[in-house]
Amino acid sequence: MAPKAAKGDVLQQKSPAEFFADNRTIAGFDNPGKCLYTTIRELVENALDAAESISQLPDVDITIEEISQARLNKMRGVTSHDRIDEELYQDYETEDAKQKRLAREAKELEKLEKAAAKSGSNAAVDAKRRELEAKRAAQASRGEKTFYKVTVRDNGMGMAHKDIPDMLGRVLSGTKYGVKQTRGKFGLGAKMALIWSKMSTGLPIEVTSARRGSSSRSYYKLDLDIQRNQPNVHESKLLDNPDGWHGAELSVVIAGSWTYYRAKVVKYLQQIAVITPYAQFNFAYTAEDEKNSLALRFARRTETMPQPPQATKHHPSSVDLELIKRLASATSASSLTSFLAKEFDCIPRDLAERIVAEVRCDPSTTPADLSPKQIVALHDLLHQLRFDPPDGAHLSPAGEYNLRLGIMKELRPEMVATHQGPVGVHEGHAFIVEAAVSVGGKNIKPGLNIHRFANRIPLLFEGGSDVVTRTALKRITWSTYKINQNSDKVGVFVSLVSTKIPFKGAGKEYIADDVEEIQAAVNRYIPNVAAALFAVLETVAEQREDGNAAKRRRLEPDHAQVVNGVRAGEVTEAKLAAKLQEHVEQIDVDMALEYQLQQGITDIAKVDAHLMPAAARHAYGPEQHCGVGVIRMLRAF
Ligand SMILES: Nc1ncnc2c1ncn2[C@@H]1O[C@H](COP(=O)(O)OP(=O)(O)OP(=O)(O)O)[C@@H](O)[C@H]1O
Repeated sequence: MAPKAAKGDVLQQKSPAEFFADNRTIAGFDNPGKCLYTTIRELVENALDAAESISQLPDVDITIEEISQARLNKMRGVTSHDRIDEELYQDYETEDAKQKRLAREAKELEKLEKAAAKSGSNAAVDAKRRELEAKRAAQASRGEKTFYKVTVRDNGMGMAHKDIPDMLGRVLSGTKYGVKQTRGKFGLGAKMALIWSKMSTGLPIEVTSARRGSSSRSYYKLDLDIQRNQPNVHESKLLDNPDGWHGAELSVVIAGSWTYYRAKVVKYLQQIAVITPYAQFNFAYTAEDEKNSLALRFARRTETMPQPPQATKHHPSSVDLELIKRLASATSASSLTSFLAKEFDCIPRDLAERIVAEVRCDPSTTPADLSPKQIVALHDLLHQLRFDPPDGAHLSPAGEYNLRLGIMKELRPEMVATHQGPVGVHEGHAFIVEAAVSVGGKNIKPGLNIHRFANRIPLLFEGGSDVVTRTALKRITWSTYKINQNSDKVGVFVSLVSTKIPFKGAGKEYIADDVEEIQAAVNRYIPNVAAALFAVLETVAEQREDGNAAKRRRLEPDHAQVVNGVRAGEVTEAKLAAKLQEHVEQIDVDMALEYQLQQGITDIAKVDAHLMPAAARHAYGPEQHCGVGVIRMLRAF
């Protein structure tokens, strides 16, 4: 007998929009600060995709306007009232509690100042001061939240008038689902920004857009019916387009936290400027209090754009049963042979004929008429056959020139070496890895700074950079390179482009390190980075031989030994590769741990584990690292 449904166990269904509204974290919309950051990211990446798709040098204007609760209420037509009963409010504090808090804060600050005097770095003190200032401001504004109007304007391809509601008001709709290297992939980002604006302010998105050569601009004000996953248009009109502008401008009003995410937003912009030096970014943050406003300009430094990525066909080794079924029912090919030759990569006509003979089908079979059994047989066969790998010609890496230029422009290092690896393949998808190593520069912390990019999106996630710095400072035997880990500034830049990047989650924050593909990618970029680093060292060695006094002085005494090592053949590319591999694997484990901590370990399934001490005496060491995770030992008594 089937078990009885428990009381209240009612079968329910969710729309995709409802699912993502309930699980915002999956898409990088965790807390208000992160939501602000991800909203900017999603809109900027759409702007770049839109400009690059028409080979237009991107001009992206990003403005964030602070909006007080009172102003937001006015916009929403809600009346703001004075408080009647103070004690009801969250920010109510007795005089006694206030004095205690102030004393505690002063003590914390004093402790940090003492530590700063010893280490010579004021970063932690500054961060604490900012935090306290933000708390004070929140207190002064009597718990009132701040909201932000985020507007991103580009000069891209624009959107067709009739498509705008579906593109921006229906979750999982977009134009980037093909086999093509794009920053966007899921058909989700802009809609998540809209869902968050609905959830936090209730205000709709405003869109203005025009396609190239269009005499009119489309204007829409719309929101998203979360339950039905469909657009809800408030207003739509066609405006004149006298100056022939093309592109899109999207505006959302959301809750957020600039104070806590300001550094992340700036870092993101700087990194996106590194990987897209052919784009121009104007960023303006307008605060209610003028002195907190910020304007940044990341100027274009080259007009050389990478070739735009081309859509490619599915590689036969990467297709699954459902995909073959879908392709067979949608193809315009009338026979099985031409279907194989037309719809798949790396299947020329003569090979298609041999495949049809091997699968024992009539070559003239109409693809749509293939029986389920024939599709299974074809699928199994495709996975057994040997095909040429995809050639990667459809990919669009930044290019060594652009990568070098971006790094030079943003970080002004003393030296840069770049390297582009050969085309690799995973699951039938081509990928290319480019790497660069820089030494010295401005705005770069001492030690090893790793920057990763996937499809030209910077991969930043919370605390990652701090972990990298910490790991670089504490765990690497830099003496192998004879690089001074306290004063030398080493940047490692790795950019991976592919038609399929195995992102963990729809927020595109990091590539899972438990996925085989990333292991392959990591192992592939290490030789590239090592080659680039080795090239830097060789240049240094040559400069010394040239007797270039100015440059030589800079290198003495820290680098002398490593340069001599390079010349004597003791520091080799292979040794560098081995060291980097060890380091990167360590960082991957740390990043995964850090990510989980950021996500809140309480959110995931958790069980207590009790370890039996091996002997009566035992030490509680720091973190224990192994290939699958990290265990932090805590004394429970
Ligand atoms: N600035 C823009 N210019 C032109 N088209 C745009 C712009 N922004 C969004 N679009 C269109 O709207 C679609 C949906 O965008 P959305 O951000 O929701 O998803 P996506 O970019 O396709 O994928 P992802 O969720 O991975 O970012 C895009 O595929 C694109 O066709």
